Amino acid sequence: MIHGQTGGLKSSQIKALERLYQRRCSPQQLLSSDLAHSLCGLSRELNRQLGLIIDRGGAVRHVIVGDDRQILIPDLSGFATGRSGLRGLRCIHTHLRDEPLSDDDLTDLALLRLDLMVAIGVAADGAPAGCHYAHLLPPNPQGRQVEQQQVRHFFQLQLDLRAFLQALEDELERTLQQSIDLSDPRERAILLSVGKGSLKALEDSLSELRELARSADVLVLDQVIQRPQRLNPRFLMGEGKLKEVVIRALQQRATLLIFDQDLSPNQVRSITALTDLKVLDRSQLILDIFARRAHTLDGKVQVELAQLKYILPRLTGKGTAFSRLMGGIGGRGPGETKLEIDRRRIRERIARLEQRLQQLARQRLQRRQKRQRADLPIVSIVGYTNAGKSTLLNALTRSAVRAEDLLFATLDTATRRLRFPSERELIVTDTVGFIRQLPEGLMGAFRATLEEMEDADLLLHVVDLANPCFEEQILAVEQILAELDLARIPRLLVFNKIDLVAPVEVAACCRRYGAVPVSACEPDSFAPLLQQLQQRFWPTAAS
Ligand SMILES: Nc1nc2c(ncn2[C@@H]2O[C@H](COP(=O)(O)OP(=O)(O)OP(=O)(O)O)[C@@H](O)[C@H]2O)c(=O)[nH]1
Ligand SMILES: [Mg+2]
Repeated sequence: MIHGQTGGLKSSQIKALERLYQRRCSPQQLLSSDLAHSLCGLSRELNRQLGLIIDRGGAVRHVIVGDDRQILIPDLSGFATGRSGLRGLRCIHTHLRDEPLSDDDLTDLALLRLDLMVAIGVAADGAPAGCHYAHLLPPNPQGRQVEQQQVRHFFQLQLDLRAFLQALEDELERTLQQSIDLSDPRERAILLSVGKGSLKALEDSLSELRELARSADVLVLDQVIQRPQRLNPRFLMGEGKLKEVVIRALQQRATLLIFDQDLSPNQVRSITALTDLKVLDRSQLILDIFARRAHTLDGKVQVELAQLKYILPRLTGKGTAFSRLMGGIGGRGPGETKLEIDRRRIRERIARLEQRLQQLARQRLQRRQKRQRADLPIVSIVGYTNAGKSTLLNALTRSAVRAEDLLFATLDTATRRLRFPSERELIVTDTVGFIRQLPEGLMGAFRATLEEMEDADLLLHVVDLANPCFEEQILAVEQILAELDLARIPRLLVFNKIDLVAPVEVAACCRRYGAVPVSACEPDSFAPLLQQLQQRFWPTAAS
């Protein structure tokens, strides 16, 4: 098959182009002189650029017809990149005016990780003229991506291609090993934030994204912030800037781009059309973490449901963006019919999961009714993720709920009893943490957690006072509580991690917010909190 604009060509010309597929070069040769002659002759005859994609064995894999200024290289994602990051394919094309490589040529070289990008000039009589070629460079302090060479005449070119590529690959691998450990199985990500907010707001949100990435076991290589005048609806950021980022990401051997902003289905499509890198947005990253952490059946069903609902409108023919989250679903490159089947399968699965959830909800209701009959006051610990909720629950009730320096360490609710003197008891529940820009539908998906909160007589809103953004976090939690219609439940603000904050500051903050200070790591600090709880639930009893 000939790629590109074959309209207007005679069938004899198409046949001549098709015959190019049968030509071979030796692995040492950039291009045999025979083939160079045929290619340039045909190009002059058609007055169009012609291109060949040739593999390391010297076989022609694609023949491309362009116009008089450019060719469009077809999708090469079927050819995997090797250890060095090169694709094992070179692009050789004609330039009718013997012009040097264009910016687009160099961008294609880098975006597609080609072995070489070569332009052969075509003389007026159709003979090969000059030759320009470029190859990629390993990461370097100057930030240069490519190296260009030229010879006055194609036939002067003396290049042992096999030795040249071997040396290039060795060099790429060697420099790479100095900066990253290729045996590390973790995904390597570049974080991107594109927005019109203040730089500080973008940076704060991005550092949270970094924590989210760490919690998802992703290695972060680099981050990019862009504050454009106008947001590009197609790529979110400018197309040129995005290409630049992708090229740098490929040079650093990233496997993943993570956007701090949520991408529309169309944006996911355009961005994944530009690169084979996996593309995730903030919501997907959070969903991914949730998927790793859900342990109970309830949690698993709810996360899968939220994931499928997020993915359904975003499925593209290419599917690469979702392979990480969805495993088999939406695999690479299905045709339109396959895609329809996948969509139908997903819809069916969503229906089945929703039924399952209803069953689970009934079972939960029975459990809750049993507990309510015990008639003990219920206190729910809520708060921003990583605030120390689980640590506090553990310390208060001397239990062992998983607490970790990870975002969303807790997904499943845990319920414990807290005993006070004179046989008084409270039920304390730990809940999933909140976060800014919570993915749409995800909170709703955590109905189990929500129901626990609805039953609560008191919400302990735990705040990480040591976090520089604690005030924004308080606001975010309050906003989510209001959205969930939980603002009606009495709340007690608890400022945690005071061991990390200067005492005068703690005192001032507690006064300003009417909060109770604790350090979940130091049970000695619990007296004021316990006293408040006692007063609230058993006001008449002496403490
Ligand atoms: N220094 C200090 N660290 C604390 C304190 N409380 C909790 N931490 C640490 O903060 C991190 C998060 O604690 P968790 O209890 O897992 O927080 P969480 O609110 O349950 O977090 P998620 O379940 O992920 O939403 C852990 O590394 C704790 O050891 C504290 O009072 N002081
Ligand atoms: Mg927790």
